[in-house]
Amino acid sequence: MTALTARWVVVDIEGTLTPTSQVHVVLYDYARPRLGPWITDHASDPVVVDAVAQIRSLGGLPDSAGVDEIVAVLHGWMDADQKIAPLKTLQGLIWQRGYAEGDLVTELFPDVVPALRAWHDKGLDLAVFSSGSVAGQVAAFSRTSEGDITSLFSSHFDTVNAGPKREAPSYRAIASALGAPSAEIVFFSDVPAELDAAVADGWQTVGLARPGEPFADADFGTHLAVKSFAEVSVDLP
Ligand SMILES: CSCCC(=O)C(=O)COP(=O)(O)O
Ligand SMILES: [Mg+2]
Repeated sequence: MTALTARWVVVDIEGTLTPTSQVHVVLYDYARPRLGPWITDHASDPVVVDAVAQIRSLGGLPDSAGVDEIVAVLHGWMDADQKIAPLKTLQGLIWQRGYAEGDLVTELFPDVVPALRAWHDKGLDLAVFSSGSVAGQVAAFSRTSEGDITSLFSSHFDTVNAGPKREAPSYRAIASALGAPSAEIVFFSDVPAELDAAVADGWQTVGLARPGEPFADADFGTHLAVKSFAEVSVDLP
């Protein structure tokens, strides 16, 4: 057991709290056939209008491009696991409805909720930083294998309100939003490049090398690397 001291815990989702397959198979497969109908049915929603404009621009599509061409770009991004903001926005809206209607349940690794509850009960502040949109994050935590865990988190960050996960300024923005000295935040992620960006802003870091996950055998360099949350304790200073 490694003992850390911090006031804030920030967690990634995919590969850290949930199996990667939960996102790449369950959630992506749910979103894929619903993207086109969602764009058509919400054509006057300003959020969708803005997302579609961004997709046309980033996907190199002409203004005349129809829903089928837009969906083809989105499917290409999903196939390549490119976590591009307007895709994450539309996915988040679709997942939000899927969770509300009872179609989706988030599977969490078994060590996750006991650790999050212990840290929360000790008075630490918990936050999420994921490529998944804030709307999608909140929906995903509202129906999990361990019930509704939304009350554990006081803040949510994504690539829209914080910035890209592999860039240090995003971690600066989160620290500012939390009102936290960087050294008092510990970030848990399975992706070494995300941990590198957090360290560049002075955060503490823990790498999740979960067996069977894509980053199980990754080189975590100087970051503390563990196989589960059960290997780490976090206490207030
Ligand atoms: C409903 S939240 C789904 C998470 C997601 O869409 C995603 O891409 C996960 O990325 P992360 O940055 O958490 O690895
Ligand atoms: Mg991850």
